[in-house]
Amino acid sequence: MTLTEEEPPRPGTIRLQNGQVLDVKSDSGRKMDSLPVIDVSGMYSDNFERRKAVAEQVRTAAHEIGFFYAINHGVDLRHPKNTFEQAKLFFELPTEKKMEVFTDLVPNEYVGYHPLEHYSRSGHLCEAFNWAYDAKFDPETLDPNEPSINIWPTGVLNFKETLFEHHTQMLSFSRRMTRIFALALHLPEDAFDMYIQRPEAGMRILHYPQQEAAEEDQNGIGAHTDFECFTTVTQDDCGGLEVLSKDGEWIQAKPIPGAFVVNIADCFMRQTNDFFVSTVHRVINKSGKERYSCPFFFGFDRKKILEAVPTCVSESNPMKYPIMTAGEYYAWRANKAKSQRGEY
Ligand SMILES: O=C(O)CCC(=O)C(=O)O
Ligand SMILES: [Fe+2]
Repeated sequence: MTLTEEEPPRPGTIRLQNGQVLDVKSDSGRKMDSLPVIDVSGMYSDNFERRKAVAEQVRTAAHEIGFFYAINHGVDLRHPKNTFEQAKLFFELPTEKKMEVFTDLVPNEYVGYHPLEHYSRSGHLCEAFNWAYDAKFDPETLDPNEPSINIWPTGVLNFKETLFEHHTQMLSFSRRMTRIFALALHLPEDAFDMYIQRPEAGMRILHYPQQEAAEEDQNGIGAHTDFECFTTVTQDDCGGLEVLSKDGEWIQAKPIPGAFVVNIADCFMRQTNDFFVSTVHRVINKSGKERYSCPFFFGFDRKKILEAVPTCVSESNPMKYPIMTAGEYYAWRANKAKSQRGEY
């Protein structure tokens, strides 16, 4: 990967913000249920063998497709329900009100309101509100006085509180999952603990209006990979999330009631020297309804260096990526995403 400007991508390919160029064979999502479904309840077990059994399934899924459904994840479904209710109220507000928390008010960060079609050449059809980690809502924080970078709309009753109730649950789920990922990489279970005492933990609510344009002309959200280690998405029942398989076919990640969709993101891909796949995905809302979703993006402390995982490098398989801190990587990606270059 390079951090320089590149030529436009060839036809039949997409170029990602992280520098990769990928072949895409077909443009319509295939209806197949080939994303693995993993019962992750064993990650809460006191029995090491049960945790290890979950980790081995996660290892296969993260390596082969980079996407899986997590069922029996332990997060009370009242939280996503309440969050979706708040999302509906927020996105119904007049644009001027939402623009009071326009994301460009906070340079270099991804927080605040992202209006429709704001960051894309090829026509995103979604609007989003993003919020970042706030130590005050982390029961495990080492520094409760750390200032927050978030911006919040005024006069929207219970908005911040409801979103953070959900965020705190996702924080705890993601810390557990990180231990599973460590086991999945055949590392000690606590190998990443020091990287997530102060994690990168952004969350967003997304609203996809009904799409009238043809799918080749418009995407709810264009093909992209996520920045951090892994993302956990709660989606409503509309469908529309699609995953690019290794053979270049779009696979529909149909909603499974109560399940999360977990996907590997770029920092894990880099640190595992491509053993974990950061899979390209997109959303096209063909449901005829308004779609809502809520991804939680989890990654390592900005101050930490993204070094290669020891089980993923060897003399014959040296590290492919330049070493940098997690913060440097996030800032590079956030600025690229916000500079309207039309890549994802
Ligand atoms: O809306 C979804 O299901 C996924 C959204 C997504 O991929 C993202 O925000 O990065
Ligand atoms: Fe994504």
